Amino acid sequence: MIQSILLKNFRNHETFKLEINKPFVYIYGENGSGKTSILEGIYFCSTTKSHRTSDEKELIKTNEMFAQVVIKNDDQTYEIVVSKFGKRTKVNHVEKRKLSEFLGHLNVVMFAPNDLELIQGSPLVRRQFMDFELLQVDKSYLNHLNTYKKVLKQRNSLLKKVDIKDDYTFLNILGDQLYEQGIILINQRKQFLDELNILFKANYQKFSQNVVDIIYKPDQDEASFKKHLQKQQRQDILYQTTLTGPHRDDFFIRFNAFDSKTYTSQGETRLIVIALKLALLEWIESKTNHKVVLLLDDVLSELDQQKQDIFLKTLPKQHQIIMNSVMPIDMDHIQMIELTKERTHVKL
Ligand SMILES: Nc1ncnc2c1ncn2[C@@H]1O[C@H](COP(=O)(O)OP(=O)(O)OP(=O)(O)O)[C@@H](O)[C@H]1O
Repeated sequence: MIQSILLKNFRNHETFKLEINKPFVYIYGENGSGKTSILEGIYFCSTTKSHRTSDEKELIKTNEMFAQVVIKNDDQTYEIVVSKFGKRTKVNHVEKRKLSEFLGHLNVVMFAPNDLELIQGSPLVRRQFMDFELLQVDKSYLNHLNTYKKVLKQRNSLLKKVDIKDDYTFLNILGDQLYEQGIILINQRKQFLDELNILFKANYQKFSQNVVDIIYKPDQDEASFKKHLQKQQRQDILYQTTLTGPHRDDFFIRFNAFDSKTYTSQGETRLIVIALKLALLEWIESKTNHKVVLLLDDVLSELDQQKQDIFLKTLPKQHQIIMNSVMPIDMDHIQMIELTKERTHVKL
C-alpha cells in the first residue's frame, strides 16, 4: 500500500506531500488545482511514463530545473527525477540504472478521461493496450513483439524493391519468420482478451444489465495468415507492403448486439472502460501476485447520480484506491483531501 507521496516541482505543485492513512483516498478541488497531476505523479513513479504527455519536460514546473516524485510503498521508497538531462530512478535511495530494476514494484492501473479512446479511438489504441498490458506481465511477449516488428520492417522494405518476376527466396524466409512470431502474438492476445472478458463481464454487471463482451478481431486467423504469406504475396508486392497480420489486429466491445464504438452514449462508454480497468486490475494481480493500486482520474463526470452511487458502492474494497473529482462526496471510511493552493506549496 502507498503510505506517502511527495511531489516537488511537478506540474503546478511546488511541494505537495500526502501521508495516506486510509485505503481509499479522495482528492477534490477546483479546476486546475492539480488533482490530475497528483495521479500523474504516481503513475509516472510507477511506469516512468506520463499518461497524458510524451514530452516529459512538460512535467517540470515552469522555471524550475527538475521535477521529483517520491513514493513510499510497502515500506520501500521509490523516487523518480526528470530534468533536461533525462530521468533518474532510485529504490531505497540507491540509483537504479536499469529500468527493469525499477519497474514492477509499484503497480498501478489508471482510469483517465482519455481512456475513452479505447472504445472511440483507432485500432492502434487497442493494439497498444493489448501489447502494453501483455508485456507488463510477460517479458517474453516484448521479445516476440520486437522481433515481429523488426521482420515486418525488413519485409516491407524488401517489398518496395522486389519485382513480380523476381526470385522470392528471401521474401519467403521473412514470411516464415513473420508467421512464426505473428501466431505467438495472436495467441497471446486471444488468451489475454478471453481471460479479461470473464472479469470484465462480472465487473460490468455490477453497473448495468446490458450484455457486454470483448470480441477479438485478429486481422487473419492462423491458417489464412499463413496462406497469405505463402501463396498471396503477389498482393503484397503490388501494394509494396505487408497487407495482413497482427499489426492490423483489433478488438471491439459488443454492447447487446451492437458495436459500442458507434452505439453507446458517453456515460455508457465510460462505464465500459471503468469495468475494463477493474478487470485489468484483477487480471494483473492474478498474473503477478502483486497488489495493484487503482488510480481514478475524474471518473465520476458524465455519470448520472444513480450510476455514481452504484459505482462508489461497488468499488473493490480489497484494493487501495486514489481518486479525484471536482466535488466532495459524502462517504464513510475515506480520506478526503481538499486541494487548495496552500496544499501545493507545503513547507517541508
Ligand atoms: N509544467 C507546469 N508548470 C506549471 N503549471 C503547470 C505545468 N503543467 C501544467 N500546469 C498547470 O497545472 C494546473 C493543474 O493541472 P491539473 O490537470 O492537475 O488540474 P486538475 O485539478 O486536475 O484540473 P481539472 O479539474 O480541470 O481536471 C493547471 O492549471 C495547468 O495549467
